[in-house]
Amino acid sequence: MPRNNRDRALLAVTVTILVFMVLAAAMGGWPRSGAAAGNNQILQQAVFAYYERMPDHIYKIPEADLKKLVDAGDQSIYILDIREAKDFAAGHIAGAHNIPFKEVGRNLDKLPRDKTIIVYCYTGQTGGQTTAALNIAGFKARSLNGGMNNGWMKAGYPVVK
Ligand SMILES: O=S(=O)([O-])[S-]
Repeated sequence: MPRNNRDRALLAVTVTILVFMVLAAAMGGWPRSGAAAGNNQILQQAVFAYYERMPDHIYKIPEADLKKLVDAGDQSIYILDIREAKDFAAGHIAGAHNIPFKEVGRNLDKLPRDKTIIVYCYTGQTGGQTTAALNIAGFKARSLNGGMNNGWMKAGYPVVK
């Protein structure tokens, strides 16, 4: 369950985007013939499945839990930093890979399907959006609580360059 206003805002943004996608498809906002109609149906099913299978952690990971995984060198996770490249270069979580937010869609082939992708941005907003999209696309993804600024850095955890 959302723990605070930031969590609620993140969840609201995610829900709004997904509801818009479903409504647009249902109202004919997208092409309805042939393969496109089939794709719409597949997308709707994926969105419904996303909500039906919503886990208690709502695809978020607390910063302390990620710290433990990083410290343990856990190989079951893939840390995805979606901030701008210059900010990644200035300091990122050890082992993270950088694909800026707007470039994630065209780089899905670089993401692993056999690991849990831990996404982080600056404050958690775009990280939450990316996490929802990845889960709907069939990846296993979770969003770092509070992102880099309000989560990881606020907790005083280290970054590497
Ligand atoms: O990346 S952000 O959502 O925190 S602005």
